[in-house]
Amino acid sequence: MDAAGYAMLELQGLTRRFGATLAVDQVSLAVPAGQMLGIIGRSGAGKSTLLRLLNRLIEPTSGRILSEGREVTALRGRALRAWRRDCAMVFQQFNLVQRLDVLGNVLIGRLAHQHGLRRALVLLAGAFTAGERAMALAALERFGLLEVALQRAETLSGGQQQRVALCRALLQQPRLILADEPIASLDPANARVVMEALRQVNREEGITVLVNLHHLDTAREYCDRILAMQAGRVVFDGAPAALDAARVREIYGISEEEFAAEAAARAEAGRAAA
Ligand SMILES: Nc1ncnc2c1ncn2[C@@H]1O[C@H](COP(=O)(O)OP(=O)(O)OP(=O)(O)O)[C@@H](O)[C@H]1O
Repeated sequence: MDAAGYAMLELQGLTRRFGATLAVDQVSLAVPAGQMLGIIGRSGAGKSTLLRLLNRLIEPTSGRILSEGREVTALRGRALRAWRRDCAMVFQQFNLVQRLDVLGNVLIGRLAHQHGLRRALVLLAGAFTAGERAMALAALERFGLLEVALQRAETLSGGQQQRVALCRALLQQPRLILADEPIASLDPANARVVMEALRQVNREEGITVLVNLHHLDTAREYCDRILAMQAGRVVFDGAPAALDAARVREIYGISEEEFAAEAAARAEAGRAAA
């Protein structure tokens, strides 16, 4: 909560229906600024839909989202653009421009701050300022990517590409990072590097992070709090240590090993698709 008692995010009865499917069902919770919140669940639980509702990529069927007391679900026009700039997204498949160099990909994060003629100029002529370039280079250096700054994104490993995507997110100067299965396409070593980078950003900049994860172990290791979803509903919301093997079985009706095996199979499918 901030000094006025407001949460960074407050969800009130947030619901999204797709036809007969309740993808997100009456979700109510508050997220304090600076928290690293892991969201877990089996396939189809509603994790992606929840993140997409938060940055208004999709609209709720009912319910509200507030940020520091302001109703996000009511924002329009310039205020909505500003909110989207506050929420940087990180995706499973990195979403880099493969033929563009790494530096160019990171600078794309600055476009969220350009409007009108200036944005057109930047888009057409790549007319970023020296300050913006310095910012991008500093972000790349921070995550060990300076030496690949001028390489095309397509020449990088998955783990490097996801760190580039994180640098791009940082150039947006967000207050919130919404990461949708950011490590699902990575091998365990790269997954670790990316999770460390996310946590570093969370701890050092105080950026609130909401991260969808398949692996319980990862959520336990890196997150301050875990939300478990099942059929659109939040079925557990608490400290990582409280989500023990018995609780997992109670929630999902499968053992923690079966949950991990399912997660591993999805990770394998994610890598094959990458
Ligand atoms: N655009 C859409 N149109 C129709 N149904 C959708 C749409 N997006 C999501 N759904 C449905 O909503 C439910 C929740 O999907 P969502 O992608 O949010 O789950 P998830 O927990 O992120 O799953 P996964 O881990 O497999 O990505 C699923 O039943 C899905 O089929």
